Amino acid sequence: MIEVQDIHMSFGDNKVLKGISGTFKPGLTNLIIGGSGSGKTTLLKCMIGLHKPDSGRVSYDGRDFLNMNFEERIEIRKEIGMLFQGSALFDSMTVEENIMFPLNMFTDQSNSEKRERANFCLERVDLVGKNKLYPAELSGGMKKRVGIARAIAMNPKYLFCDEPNSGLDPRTSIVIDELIKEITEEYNTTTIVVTHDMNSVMGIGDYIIFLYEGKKFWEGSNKDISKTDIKELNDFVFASRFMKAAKDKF
Ligand SMILES: Nc1ncnc2c1ncn2[C@@H]1O[C@H](COP(=O)(O)OP(=O)(O)OP(=O)(O)O)[C@@H](O)[C@H]1O
Repeated sequence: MIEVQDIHMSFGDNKVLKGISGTFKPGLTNLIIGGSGSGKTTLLKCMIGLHKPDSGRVSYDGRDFLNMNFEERIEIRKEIGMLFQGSALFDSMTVEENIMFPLNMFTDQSNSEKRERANFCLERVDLVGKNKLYPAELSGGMKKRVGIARAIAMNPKYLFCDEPNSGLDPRTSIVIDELIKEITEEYNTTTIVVTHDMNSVMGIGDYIIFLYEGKKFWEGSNKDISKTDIKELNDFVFASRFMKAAKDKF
């Protein structure tokens, strides 16, 4: 479980996060949603230590992340899998080398153990036999799957996904979403997904926090979201005329 409490963060005079709190539970796909510039990525970066918030608390299963020393943070980092926007694979490395990268960094496993783990992860994301391909030889959806395989290589307790659907067609997006949800349930990971993809919200949003102008404006599940009357949330989620009409039929 990851808890954030009263997170404040500014860039100069720009107050980006104004007291965000939330509890992200294991086995659930937890979504952070909101319009462009609402502070989603900034919150995610505060949670994984890429930004230092001005105040507030982030805890990983009760462990106070922001007040840890360097070594303690490394231990938490080993428990975190990260799927970056755009996949962020190393172009000069093969698929297998990309997946083995965190194992090389954080473990002293033998080459055959690392290869075995890479094969296991590749199988999990349905890419058996693609070990020796380079990222340039993969489609966007395959790159994301390799990104997921790398993110789960260390068997993480916590999985962060930053806009996992960016650049994918709607069908491939759903496949990636389903994979994230399956892995979350299978390994009981605490999964946090930053997204503004409507299909993700409705498809995998077990717990959702909606950020608006730096505040948590709403929280709930995908089932609750269709019933809400909050204008700001409706304008965001059901932005198109088609979605508005669909909502009325729910
Ligand atoms: N490193 C930075 N330095 C200065 N300002 C920043 C920095 N990172 C983000 N901001 C500002 O913080 C605000 C929120 O940005 P953030 O990237 O968190 O939004 P977002 O909700 O993730 O947006 P998007 O959906 O477009 O990615 C914006 O006004 C942005 O300009």
